[in-house]
Amino acid sequence: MEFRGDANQRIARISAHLTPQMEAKNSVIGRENCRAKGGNPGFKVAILGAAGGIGQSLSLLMKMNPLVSLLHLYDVVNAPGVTADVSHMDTGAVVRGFLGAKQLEDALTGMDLVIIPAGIPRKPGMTRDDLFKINAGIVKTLCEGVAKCCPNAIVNLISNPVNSTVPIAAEVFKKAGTYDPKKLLGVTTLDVARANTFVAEVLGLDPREVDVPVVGGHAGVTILPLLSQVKPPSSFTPQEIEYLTNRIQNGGTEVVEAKAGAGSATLSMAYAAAKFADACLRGLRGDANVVECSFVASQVNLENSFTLFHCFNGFNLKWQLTTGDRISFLCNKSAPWPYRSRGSVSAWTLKRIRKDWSGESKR
Ligand SMILES: NC(=O)C1=CN([C@@H]2O[C@H](COP(=O)(O)OP(=O)(O)OC[C@H]3O[C@@H](n4cnc5c(N)ncnc54)[C@H](O)[C@@H]3O)[C@@H](O)[C@H]2O)C=CC1
Ligand SMILES: O=C([O-])CC(=O)C(=O)O
Repeated sequence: MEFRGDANQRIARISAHLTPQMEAKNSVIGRENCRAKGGNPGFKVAILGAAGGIGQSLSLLMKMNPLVSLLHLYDVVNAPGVTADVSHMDTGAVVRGFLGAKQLEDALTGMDLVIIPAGIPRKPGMTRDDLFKINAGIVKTLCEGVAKCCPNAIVNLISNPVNSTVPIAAEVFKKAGTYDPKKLLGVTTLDVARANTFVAEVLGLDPREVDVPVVGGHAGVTILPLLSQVKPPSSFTPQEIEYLTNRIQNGGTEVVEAKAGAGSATLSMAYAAAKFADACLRGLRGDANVVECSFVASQVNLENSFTLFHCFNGFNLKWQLTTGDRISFLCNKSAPWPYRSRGSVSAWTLKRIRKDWSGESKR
């Protein structure tokens, strides 16, 4: 009889991921307990929007990440199906599914990292800003859940328009009293992946040997590839700079048009999001020299502007701009002058920006 009880318990545990409701009662598995559940010690990661084009591939890739012990997959549709599917992969992470708003809190409780690809994608002819109305509301609700259930989690925000959804998330966290600008990261890694790929093509190199910092935001001219800082050190003709800058800035539109109404980048985005999430987990683990570009709040007093240029290094922000880099944005017209300029960065502008970022100047 005892044996049958054990067996029943084991069967219930193994099949728990198929019925998210069951899991909701006991959704948080401590890192130390994960091994007993069949997984490795590691980090707890939630994907919100896990059943979408990005979400599904990202779920697959995060299930393969050895730093993940527990993977929570949340969506308003089809979360059980994706969860059942991904859970059959013989990798260490334990997978649990959560369906619909009632299970959002269970999906989020105890998470170390929350990745958000929830929201509608573009169709040809649309700008990312056209997604604002719907996606802003989705991001707001999800971030309210994060503030309540895992206020210390790192948030990787993918939903477009990133230049606006990140400030919205910041406001939600400020209101809840949980805002930490170092933990709210707009995912711009796809711009970096594209930059590495296109620059490698021009240089005739393997993309894996190329490193192009891309700072700024994630839309059109706010995407700012720093071609002066390419590794290995490289020089480009003015025509190459023009071609590369345009191709990198319009990479998203290139995919939207090629997909002809069937959505935007999903596979390359899932790859980029998984790469960025892995960097975050390595940063959380305490690894040194983890450097990725992302869209984050400025650490300087720029009034209303949500200013960019930052990379993170073990969650310490640092800038990477040098004289001669093209600068061509900004998102907020009320930003002080150097941050609104177009063209090349002059030595004067650079000095001013450095001063701001080092905190020597208030403005
Ligand atoms: N940051 C970046 O570089 C990129 C961002 N994106 C953006 O990522 C977003 C998702 O794109 P796709 O996966 O292609 O779209 P999709 O439509 O295939 O998937 C979106 C998923 O979000 C889910 N969802 C909707 N409302 C939700 C809610 N309240 N809570 C949880 N889940 C919800 C949907 O059910 C769906 O499964 C879009 O906004 C797109 O513009 C896309 C590519 C690159
Ligand atoms: O362009 C889009 O709508 C999706 C996106 O952000 C990208 O592919 O960079």
